[in-house]
Amino acid sequence: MTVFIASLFLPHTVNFQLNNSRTRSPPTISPPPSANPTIDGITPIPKATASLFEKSVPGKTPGLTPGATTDHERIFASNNIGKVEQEKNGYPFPLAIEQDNRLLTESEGHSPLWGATTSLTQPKPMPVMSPSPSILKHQEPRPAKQPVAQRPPAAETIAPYARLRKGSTASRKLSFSRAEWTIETAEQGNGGLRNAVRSATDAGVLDNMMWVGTLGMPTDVLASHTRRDIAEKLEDEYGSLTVFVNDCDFDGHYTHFCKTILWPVFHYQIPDNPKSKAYEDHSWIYYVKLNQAFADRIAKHWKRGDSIWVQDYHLLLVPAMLRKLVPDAQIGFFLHIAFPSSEVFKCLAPRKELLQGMLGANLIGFQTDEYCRHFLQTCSRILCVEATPEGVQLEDGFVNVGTFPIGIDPTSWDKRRQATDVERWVETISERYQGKRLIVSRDKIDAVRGIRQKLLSYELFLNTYPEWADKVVLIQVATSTTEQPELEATLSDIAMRINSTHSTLAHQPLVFLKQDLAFPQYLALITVADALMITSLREGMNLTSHEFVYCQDGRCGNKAYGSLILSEFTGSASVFGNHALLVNPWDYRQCCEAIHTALTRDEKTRKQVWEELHRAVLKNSTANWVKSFSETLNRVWNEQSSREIMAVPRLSVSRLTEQYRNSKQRLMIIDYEDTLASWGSPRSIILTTPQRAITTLNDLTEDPDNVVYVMSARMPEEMERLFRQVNNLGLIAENGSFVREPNVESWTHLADKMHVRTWKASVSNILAYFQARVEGSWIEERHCSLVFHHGSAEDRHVAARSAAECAGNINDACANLDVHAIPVEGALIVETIHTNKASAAEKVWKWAMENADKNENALKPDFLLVVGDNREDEPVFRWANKLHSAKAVKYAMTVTLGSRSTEAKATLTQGVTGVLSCLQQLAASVPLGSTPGPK
Ligand SMILES: O=P(O)(O)OC[C@H]1O[C@H](O[C@H]2O[C@H](CO)[C@@H](O)[C@H](O)[C@H]2O)[C@H](O)[C@@H](O)[C@@H]1O
Repeated sequence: MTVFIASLFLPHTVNFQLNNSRTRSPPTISPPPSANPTIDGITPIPKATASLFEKSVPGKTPGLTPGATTDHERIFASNNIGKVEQEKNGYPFPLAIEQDNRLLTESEGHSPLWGATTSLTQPKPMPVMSPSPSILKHQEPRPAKQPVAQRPPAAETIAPYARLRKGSTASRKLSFSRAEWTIETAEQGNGGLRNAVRSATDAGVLDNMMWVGTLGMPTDVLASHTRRDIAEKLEDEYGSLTVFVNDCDFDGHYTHFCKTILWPVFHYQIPDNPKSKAYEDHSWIYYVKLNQAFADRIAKHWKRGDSIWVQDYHLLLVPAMLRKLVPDAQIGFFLHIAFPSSEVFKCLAPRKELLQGMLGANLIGFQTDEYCRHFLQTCSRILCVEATPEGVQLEDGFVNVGTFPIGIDPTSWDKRRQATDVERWVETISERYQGKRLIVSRDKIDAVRGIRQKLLSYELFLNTYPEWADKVVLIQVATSTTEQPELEATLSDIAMRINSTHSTLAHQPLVFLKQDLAFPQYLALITVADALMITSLREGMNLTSHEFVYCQDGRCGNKAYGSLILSEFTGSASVFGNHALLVNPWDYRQCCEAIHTALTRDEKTRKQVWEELHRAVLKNSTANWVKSFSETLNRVWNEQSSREIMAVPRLSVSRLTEQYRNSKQRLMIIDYEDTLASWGSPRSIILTTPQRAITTLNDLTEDPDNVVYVMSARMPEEMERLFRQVNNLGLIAENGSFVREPNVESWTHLADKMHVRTWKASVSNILAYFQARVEGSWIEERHCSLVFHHGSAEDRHVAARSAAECAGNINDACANLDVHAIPVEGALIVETIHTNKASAAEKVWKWAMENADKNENALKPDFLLVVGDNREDEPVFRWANKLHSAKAVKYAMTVTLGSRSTEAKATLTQGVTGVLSCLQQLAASVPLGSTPGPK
């Protein structure tokens, strides 16, 4: 069995040796510097590095301020270029471990811009047109016959990179076809995911896995034989299936749809901002295309028994596309980033398509309970489907939803951080900042990371506590992966202001490195830090905080038990809770006080807090993530498959009749609406039950060996009226809130009256609010439930949307009242979660057992039949099947109508007529007074 792990970027990519290209610089700083580094031999900082120390003018590229390059920058800049070579050649490890370490990486990798890797020689993107709105099908068609003028593209419609590359495509094609190439570790991709998969593979938990992804570089320029050879090598030697899409599709998908629409919206960059691109959906078509390419590639390789794990927001449509291609596949989806509130999500133009895409999976995993709740609520509001805490009920099946917080792999970290290069960096940094308190951070320059908020809070801290100004240093590592000139300029201004106000000749309180660190430097930095400060405005998880906590155990000769200042808007906040110094990054005063607390806490407190944080890191390891995701996926897939329509055979009426005839005491529980009688309009109160149903029921109940119950959502008084012509009939009313035994006048209340009164008072107001806004809707008050009928509303669409929103409100606001709102065709039913048709069936069964125990002439049922047609009957099927498998009853048959996803054991295809014929055949099979054997 293979587990396919589909992620936009493969963990490997290609490096070309072009004869005429500027080949990669040789490993500039292979051995880490000695404990006393000198400036000699250190690679000059790339020009961009120092740009944040310049006085900048928004909209203009800032120029380099003379003298702005600092000692701090030099130290950290020194190992950046040639990072890959160093990681390959610089470790004093034997080969096997070396390979291990090459794949272990910072969990929050800072991928370079697509097609812009600096350490590898790869094709650069060719000039292509950025997607134009006219590609959308819903755009107005051009008037017929009008000739389409071939106009050159307007400058602003050309993708930004179009201006970067000149030169002939053919000659570039030729160079890349002739060039030698090697497979290298990719810079792009999700480091946390890679570490998780690698640790699971090492531990033998993921024996046979295969990555599916793109190379993370432009590929149009590659000859088809080169692509084929690369794909073959990756498949045979690296367990990776390569997905090739053309550069224009990739750019439209990633740079446009993912980065300018999905990423901001999922991180609450509210799309009503006039600069937002959330409404520009013309890159959607590329998103669809790339997702389809993934689905096609996987489907081609999938075999029965294989499992598919689709990763992250780049591939939201893949689950549903796969479901179409391979209906029986086991498909899991995991979202690494945050899932926003439904109010934000609903601004996305293709909101339905995105949700439906995800719902093709058997299991959808999120980092936190909050994202899970948001997703369920969004589905209920936008798709008008029933969402329960376990998942989403669709017409044709159930999709489970759950929380699986990802973490880090402590074992690999232990190995890696004990390497000599890390030790040397620990010494170097400790020595450089001796006597100072170090606060560190590493973020992408992206509005959602909250670097601006962090710098402003730090500035407030220095202003509020000037006594700390020459004792503390904030090292902010910030990498730029997309062009954000305005943000960069703002950060530059703040950084400049802080340092010009608070620096002395001997001390500079802020080090802003606009470049990434080599891995050993990063490890050393989080080892020696006194605090880590994360101020993301939203973030799926944030594994840097986990890595920091893990490295603060004092085992590498550093000061231990540093404090974690953590934005409450990260997934990690739910993992660490109050053991971290949780902050609202928008509350600068609170952040400022958190910095003060972090720096002034005594060692005992720091240690106590760290122990809790450390426990949380170990509990949320990558091993647990893989294990719980894979076990849950297996379980839910089995559960869901067992309910599959395909697996449900047609009812054999003759075999059922035989069992009926051979049994001595029978219990039959039959649904009313759409099972015994066709369902009328919601407004019409059906006053009479069709004569054929009455006759059939009477035929059955006439036999003293039969106990027959009819179940319905209707109220007791309605049920009495509907079945007054049937003798000896048991009744289950209001979906199990009331039961009346055959030949008994009074009803047994299964719902708690007090509880009903309380929740009705709260829910009525919400229902009234929505009912007042939906012309033609009405509210029915039943004894134990409330029903919002909107099927005959004037505007059916508005009504359905309002009902979904109403359901969301009730399910949120009244969750602690133990009620739920269930959308059904044309109505929304609100009822308690304590009773349902199955709890009523259980009561009926108990009575039968007690009766048999008390009365020596009575027998326990040896034949149980349940017939129903919809979701509300499923719990009764489940209950009856369980009794049968526990051997509590000799024979049990559960029957549903039509083809639907069900737990019933058999289906009847001819609707109400089929049910009545079957029941008539049963009754007729045993002439009255002819029951076999003695009682
Ligand atoms: O920038 P992208 O290529 O679009 O990828 C998105 C980000 O993916 C990774 O972060 C996400 O997953 C992490 C692990 O589950 C989680 O901790 C983080 O909060 C998520 O945003 C990657 O680490 C980032 O660099 C990417 O930007």
